[in-house]
Amino acid sequence: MIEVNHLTKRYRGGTAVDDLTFTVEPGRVTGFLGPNGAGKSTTIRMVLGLDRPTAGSALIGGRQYAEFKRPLTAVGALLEASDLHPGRSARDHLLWLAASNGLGRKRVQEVLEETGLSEAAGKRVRAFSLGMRQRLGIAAALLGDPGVLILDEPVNGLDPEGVIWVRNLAKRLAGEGRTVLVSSHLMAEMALTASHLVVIGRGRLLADLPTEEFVSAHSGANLEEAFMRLTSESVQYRAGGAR
Ligand SMILES: Nc1ncnc2c1ncn2[C@@H]1O[C@H](COP(=O)(O)OP(=O)(O)OP(=O)(O)O)[C@@H](O)[C@H]1O
Repeated sequence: MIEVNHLTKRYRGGTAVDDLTFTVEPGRVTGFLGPNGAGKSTTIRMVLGLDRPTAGSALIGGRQYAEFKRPLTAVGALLEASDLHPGRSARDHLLWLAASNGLGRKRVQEVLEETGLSEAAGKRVRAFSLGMRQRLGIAAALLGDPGVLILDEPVNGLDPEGVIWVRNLAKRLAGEGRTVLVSSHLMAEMALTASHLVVIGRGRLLADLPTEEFVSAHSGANLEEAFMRLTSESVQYRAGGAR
């Protein structure tokens, strides 16, 4: 479970995350939605201990990320700007991660197969397409067989087959009882992937509801439009505020 409690991040130029409270439950895919700049990545970075909150807290299974001795076995994350060494092969990247978390070589082979990268494993990451990099990021997230997975914009750069692959993977992982948080700015994709939605705009919580409720409230209407309406209202509201 991920618990975000009154989480706030202020920068000199404004507020990226504004008193955000929500819980991500295990056993289902939760879509984390918001337009560009809504604060999704900043929230995720704070959950992963990569950014320090100005106020509030973000806990994984009741603990702060930094408290985990072998973090990959607790939480797997794909971040938008994945930190990949361009001169290293995909296999070496994963072997290095595995070694630093006390995991064996066998697991590296398994995640390479699971993400369809076995054949490309010896290639340098420099030669990888964006879609292959996303797959490698997902392989890294899966490496420690964690109970919690956080995927930030995982379908970026993927072809239609890849998009469906991510969708099914997220559902399968949730079906195994894991906590799965998937961020996206694409409402229609999330409607197909997530059974629960957390929607934010300008760092604030706009909705926290089952996907079915959002969809039925807008049945017949274009989901993207309904999402745009929900989030653009927040932009107007905040435009007059103290941002
Ligand atoms: N290091 C920083 N310094 C100042 N402002 C920042 C910093 N990081 C993020 N921001 C600002 O915080 C806001 C939220 O950004 P964030 O990247 O979290 O949004 P997002 O929802 O992930 O959007 P995207 O889909 O574009 O990544 C933006 O206005 C951004 O400019």
